[in-house]
Amino acid sequence: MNAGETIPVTVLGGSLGAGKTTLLNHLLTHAGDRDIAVLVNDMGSVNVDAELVAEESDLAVGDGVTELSNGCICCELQDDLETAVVRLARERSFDHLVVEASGVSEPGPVARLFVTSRAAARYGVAGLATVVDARLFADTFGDGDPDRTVAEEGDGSVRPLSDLLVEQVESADLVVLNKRDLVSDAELAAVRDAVEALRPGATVVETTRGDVDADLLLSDLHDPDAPVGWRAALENDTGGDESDRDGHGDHSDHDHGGYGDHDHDDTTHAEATYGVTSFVYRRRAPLDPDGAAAVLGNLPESVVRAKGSLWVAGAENVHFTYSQAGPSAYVAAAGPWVASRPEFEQDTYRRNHPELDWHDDHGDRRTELVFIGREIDEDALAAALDAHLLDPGASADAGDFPTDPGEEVALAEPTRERESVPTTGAASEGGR
Ligand SMILES: Nc1nc2c(ncn2[C@@H]2O[C@H](COP(=O)(O)OP(=O)(O)OP(=O)(O)O)[C@@H](O)[C@H]2O)c(=O)[nH]1
Repeated sequence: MNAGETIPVTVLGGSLGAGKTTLLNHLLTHAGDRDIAVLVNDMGSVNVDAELVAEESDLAVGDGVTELSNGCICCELQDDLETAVVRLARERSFDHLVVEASGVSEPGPVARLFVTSRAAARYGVAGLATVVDARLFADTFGDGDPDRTVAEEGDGSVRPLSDLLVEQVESADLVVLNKRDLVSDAELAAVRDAVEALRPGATVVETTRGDVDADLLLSDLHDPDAPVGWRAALENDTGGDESDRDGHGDHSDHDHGGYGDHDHDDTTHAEATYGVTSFVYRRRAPLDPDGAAAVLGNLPESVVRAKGSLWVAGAENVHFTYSQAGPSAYVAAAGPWVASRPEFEQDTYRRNHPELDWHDDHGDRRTELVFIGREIDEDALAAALDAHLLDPGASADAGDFPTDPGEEVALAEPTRERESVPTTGAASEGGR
């Protein structure tokens, strides 16, 4: 794989909310002796993923976890990515770099950076792993309308998000079919067939909550010349015509094999290409638990993905995290707020985390939610949440909210047929 002293890199891609951060956290807790550096890219201005990774691992943002926020590393943040990874290799020694791309990134261009830029001297690509939300994939390519994917259709200049889903699979060396628990055996088999048709020869594993085998994920899986199913079919059909399948530019440059030829120009980004935007709702007051559950369990369809922290009345010592992806929405108790810990612990924590946004009265208690989607009515959503704000210390019954650290409660869940208990870690090696 890597000639000389290069550090192996695994690029982790996948759609918004597919389970990339969950998988990364699983990996970091099952990494054994490996020293893994991670770089987390989030398209919102608040890097929720980097915080969650840092919180769940021994790594700290700025130390083991590097964050690149407010954009996508496959286009507008490419230079930042290059600078960050070159600096990382200079400042620290580690065994492996895992790059978690934002949910709207195309993994090919991210991997190509490690081959063509200054980073190539220090790194070698070990693999492109794409996390697929099996539920979303089944809905999109099953009986659903692929263009609809997760939000309304684009307006001509905007590509359907399903294109991105396909591209993420097409460039993968390893496809992780996640959310196994949310699909039936028949749905899973259909998803697997579709994935194998899109990317023959890729390794495919099925997981629940990203419980992938660390050895497999970090192994040398990369094959830049692996066939892309649709392209092979097209070539067989037309004698090698590489015409554009969708009129949106060629993603199939043979010279670069699996890296794909990125058709974004400097001004293109998630918004221009897919119509995806994000906004942050931030308040220093607790939410009424029932009201918060009602709004956050029933977000408008324009929201593709939402995540962040919740300050909830009636449970003011608990730092809740919230996560919505498509039809699923969960609240989890992450543990106590720093502000509700003993003073000496607060001091130590704050010294080690100078980036923590601290309020004189409320400490780190806050509601900070990132909403990602298409044409979200931001004012209406903010007003819906504002209507449930209470004064700090107001009494409320947060009985339905989880309290034990790590405990999670569903505010919304997809209806599904359950034929079997989840199978995890079942791997099938493709023909390479
Ligand atoms: N039911 C179910 N939920 C899952 C599974 N894996 C992850 N989730 C949930 O899906 C949501 C999204 O997971 P994340 O790991 O944050 O997804 P992500 O891909 O990092 O999200 P973005 O970075 O925003 O694109 C969270 O609420 C997770 O708890 C799974 O296997 N089954």
